[in-house]
Amino acid sequence: MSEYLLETSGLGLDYGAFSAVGEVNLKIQKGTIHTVIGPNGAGKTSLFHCLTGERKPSRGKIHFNNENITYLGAHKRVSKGMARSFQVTSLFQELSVLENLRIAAQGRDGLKSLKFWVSENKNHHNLEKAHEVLNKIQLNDVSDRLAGELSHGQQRVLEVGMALCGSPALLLLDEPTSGMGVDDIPIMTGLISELGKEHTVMLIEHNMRLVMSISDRITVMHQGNILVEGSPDEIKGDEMVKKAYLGESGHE
Ligand SMILES: Nc1ncnc2c1ncn2[C@@H]1O[C@H](COP(=O)(O)OP(=O)(O)OP(=O)(O)O)[C@@H](O)[C@H]1O
Repeated sequence: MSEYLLETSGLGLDYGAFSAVGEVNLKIQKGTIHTVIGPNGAGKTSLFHCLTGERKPSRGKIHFNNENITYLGAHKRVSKGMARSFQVTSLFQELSVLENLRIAAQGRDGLKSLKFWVSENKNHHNLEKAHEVLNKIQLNDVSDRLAGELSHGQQRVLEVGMALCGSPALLLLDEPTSGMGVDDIPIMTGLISELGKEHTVMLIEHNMRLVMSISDRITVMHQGNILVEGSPDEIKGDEMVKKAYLGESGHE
């Protein structure tokens, strides 16, 4: 039995003749916040898409909970305990915050969730889950507001909440702070840090202050491969990392 919740070996993704992800061996230990960073175009999102099942890898393997999931579809991965944050565009803008969470909780039941005649018992259970997550993401004050009326930062927090409704073993977050105002970033930082106490989190993020303050482990990607991996302190002082980021600007 592996001590790792997620493990890739020689994982790669090509777009035609171009190799966006070379041969990546990534190991994510249970109970950690593991962040993947790297300059623009390093292959982070492409790697993420292979992990979530949105893209079929060109080579290599992915094991989750000791099971080979390389060719499993995205929905099946969710039912195995992997969840990714939703995008703002996938929120139900015309429904309240609580309703969005309830529907996400209902989504745990797979295709059955499409039925409108959810039993009273199940409905109660889903509502309970929605309230539990609402507390966690601290949107109680706006639970009755329409999702479309929330600030962008609050919408991003709600997306994370929707992923949490499935009680995932692994939460995958792709740039959760993108588009967020500086005032909202500490809220997201606190939320992910809090979630890290109960979940294993894999994060792709550009905001270095957030990354350095909450990550247990950091993998740095460069040109489709892993350049270096270590604790935040190790990464901060690494010369190769500094070099890879040279010429990069606009990211803290
Ligand atoms: N659908 C695609 N077809 C062809 N090339 C692609 C496609 N998607 C991404 N790429 C290229 O693959 C490389 C890696 O892109 P990717 O988005 O994975 O990098 P990234 O590290 O997530 O970058 P960023 O930090 O800017 O989001 C880039 O050179 C990009 O231009």
